Amino acid sequence: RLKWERNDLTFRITNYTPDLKSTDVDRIIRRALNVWSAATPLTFRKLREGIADIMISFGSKEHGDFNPFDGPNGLLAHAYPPGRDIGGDVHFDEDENWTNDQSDYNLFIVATHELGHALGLAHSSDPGALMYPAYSYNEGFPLAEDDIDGIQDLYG
Ligand SMILES: CC(C)C[C@H](C(=O)NO)C(=O)N[C@@H](CC(N)=O)C(=O)NCc1cccc(N)c1
Ligand SMILES: [Zn+2]
Repeated sequence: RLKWERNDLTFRITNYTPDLKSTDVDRIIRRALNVWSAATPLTFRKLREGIADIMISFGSKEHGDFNPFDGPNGLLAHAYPPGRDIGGDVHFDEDENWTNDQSDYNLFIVATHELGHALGLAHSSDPGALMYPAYSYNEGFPLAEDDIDGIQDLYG
């Protein structure tokens, strides 16, 4: 099973979407990381330069990894499972409208989902799970029992 072999991970936001204030993006990413650090022994330290374990970026269409995005809707984002180099990296499709509310698409919900992948979680068949393949907005705490069981299997 692909998982991080150390708990003190680093992340870096290498570019920002114009859809939101960069301070909002920072706050949203920190909140998404906190969801997972609350359920694991993992900690996340922000780097402003250099190579972090989890490199977070926004891009559209072909963005350098040969898994091109597809314009508005459809693919929203993707993330690579734990590992060196591209492992753990999270890419958001800049052709989406990234929001801080219930309108499509809420960056906090997508970021928390993608970070689940970056920590080693696959998709869930539980429609109530955050790791279910299809996006759905919900207020309140993003993790369902299935998500917590999954992350505890890896890092509990
Ligand atoms: C095969 C994967 C690369 C698909 C891709 C994904 O799951 N990324 O994690 C993706 O963007 N899936 C869309 C599927 C869709 N358009 O409904 C999605 O919303 N995934 C992100 C997401 C965000 C938040 C919650 C959930 N459940 C799913
Ligand atoms: Zn996914």
